[in-house]
Amino acid sequence: MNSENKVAIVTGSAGGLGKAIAERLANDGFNIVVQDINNDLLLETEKEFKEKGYNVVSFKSDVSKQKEQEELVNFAVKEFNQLDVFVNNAGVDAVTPFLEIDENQLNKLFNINVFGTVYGIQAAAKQFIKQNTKGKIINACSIAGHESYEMLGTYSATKHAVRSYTQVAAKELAKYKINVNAYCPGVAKTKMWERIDEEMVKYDENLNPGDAFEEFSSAIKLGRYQEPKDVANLVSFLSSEDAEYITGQSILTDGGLVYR
Ligand SMILES: NC(=O)C1=CN([C@@H]2O[C@H](COP(=O)(O)OP(=O)(O)OC[C@H]3O[C@@H](n4cnc5c(N)ncnc54)[C@H](O)[C@@H]3O)[C@@H](O)[C@H]2O)C=CC1
Ligand SMILES: CC(=O)C(C)=O
Repeated sequence: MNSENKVAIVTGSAGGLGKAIAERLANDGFNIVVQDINNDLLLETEKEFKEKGYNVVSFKSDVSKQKEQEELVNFAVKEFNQLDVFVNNAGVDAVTPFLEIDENQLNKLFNINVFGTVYGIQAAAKQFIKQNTKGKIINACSIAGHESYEMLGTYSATKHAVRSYTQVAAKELAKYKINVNAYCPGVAKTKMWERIDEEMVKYDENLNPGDAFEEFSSAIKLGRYQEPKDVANLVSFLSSEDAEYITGQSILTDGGLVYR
């Protein structure tokens, strides 16, 4: 394995936090595989990254399919010969009162946020074991993985599950020198928060567009909402040798919102 040419996969990286993470890891010197289910946006991002001089390839797939997570890892290895970091970033939200949670919502959120993460951990870990190298797996958790939010019941439950799988995978994979951690962002203005705000406003006649986002953000002690680069900074650290002695942790990066 070539330690000069480390390789990272970032799922859900056509936009939002995933894109910022992929860009940061590219600047850290990684060869990058950007992955997403949204092919148009994915190709745009790949083009933009290539123009910036990053060593990047793209792979369109659905993280909720076990076979496609395996194919993603195989693709990365075919392109770049090895894998060093796998970031399970892709995720989806849903906003409803508890009494309106239905089968579709449960299936969609658990399939993508939880099953997708499990399949990603498995595919990456099997490759690290085959390579006989150390490896880093980094999962997208959330403040909602530490605290359960009204109207975000299913989403919060999926992120609690991600935290649990992060712990158990870290315990079981430690013998292979595989670190498994998670990042827990707070309130970042991506497409996800645009959707959450839009939905919350629909359910509360006292809210105007932007109010739900402002209400969540106003509790942030450092006095500003999160930028994608804040999240990318943490993932960069967790991907580095400096994080070698950290495993099983779901680390909050939220400007001072949830204290654990
Ligand atoms: N934005 C925020 O404030 C926070 C976000 N997070 C988590 O961070 C991660 C990224 O969030 P954002 O960038 O804000 O979301 P986003 O909605 O802006 O971007 C998510 C990306 O994942 C892709 N995606 C969705 N389903 C997929 C699937 N089945 N397979 C592959 N790709 C798929 C989307 O096409 C999109 O490009 C998510 O896991 C989210 O739950 C956690 C805490 C706060
Ligand atoms: C989007 C998210 O993760 C929240 C509201 O915690």
